Amino acid sequence: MGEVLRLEGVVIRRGQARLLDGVDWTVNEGERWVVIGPNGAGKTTLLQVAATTLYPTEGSVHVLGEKLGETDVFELRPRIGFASAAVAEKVPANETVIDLVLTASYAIIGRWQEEYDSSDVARAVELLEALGASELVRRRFNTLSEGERKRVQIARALMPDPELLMLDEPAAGLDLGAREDLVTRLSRLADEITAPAMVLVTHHLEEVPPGFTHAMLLRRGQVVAAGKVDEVFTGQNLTACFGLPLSVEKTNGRWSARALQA
Ligand SMILES: Nc1ncnc2c1ncn2[C@@H]1O[C@H](COP(=O)(O)OP(=O)(O)OP(=O)(O)O)[C@@H](O)[C@H]1O
Repeated sequence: MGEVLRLEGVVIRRGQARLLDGVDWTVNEGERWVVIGPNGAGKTTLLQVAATTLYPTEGSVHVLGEKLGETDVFELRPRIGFASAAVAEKVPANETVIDLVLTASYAIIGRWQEEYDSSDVARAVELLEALGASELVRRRFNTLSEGERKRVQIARALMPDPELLMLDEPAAGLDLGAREDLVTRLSRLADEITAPAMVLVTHHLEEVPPGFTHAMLLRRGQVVAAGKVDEVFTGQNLTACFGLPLSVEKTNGRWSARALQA
């Protein structure tokens, strides 16, 4: 299976702080990863490195076969789908949903004078439909609810038919129904053989879609555990990651964690 992402000894230093501290990580084609860790563990920093928007202070990063620092990242970025709150914040006030999805073909935000043909538009509409957002096509992005925004952002991330799809906290801010809907859609996507390699960041085991194959636990910039999801999601590993005694359960493919009573 081809390698999609490889980090070796990656350190990100800001002043005295080490946001990432010696991270080794390999993601292969067909794998669906979830990255979990407490606030400030370095999850978003890790995704920024993988999305080629942050360069390591030390160590090496290979993305889709190219080494960061030795390649043109502007050619690489359209091959990577990325949805995050930081991307959503950059959306211009009047941007329509259809334009927000279309502009992903050029890895830009904010439609200007680019040309799109009817097959681009058809693909954008198809992706919005697949995410249950077809009725939003003509709406302005900044008028959408949080749940609607998340679905539109995933459609945008999928638009360039990426080889790597990264989702930073896609379920944050969603109500229970919207979260369950999103988990189901992501689980379906994970099951598609043609879907890209996926990396999803979350704070909650309850948000891990069935079908995700691998997990990384991150604490203070360091990897606590990484590998097959069933081997990584143990009470012992989660306890070490979050720094409090936790028990872990799996029921019908869904995970949950809770604090152990003293
Ligand atoms: N420029 C900077 N200088 C110093 N520290 C920074 C800088 N940028 C980020 N940090 C710190 O790096 C740490 C990791 O941040 P990051 O956003 O990657 O964590 P996270 O795991 O995504 O957190 P959260 O779950 O709260 O979103 C945080 O403690 C943050 O305060």
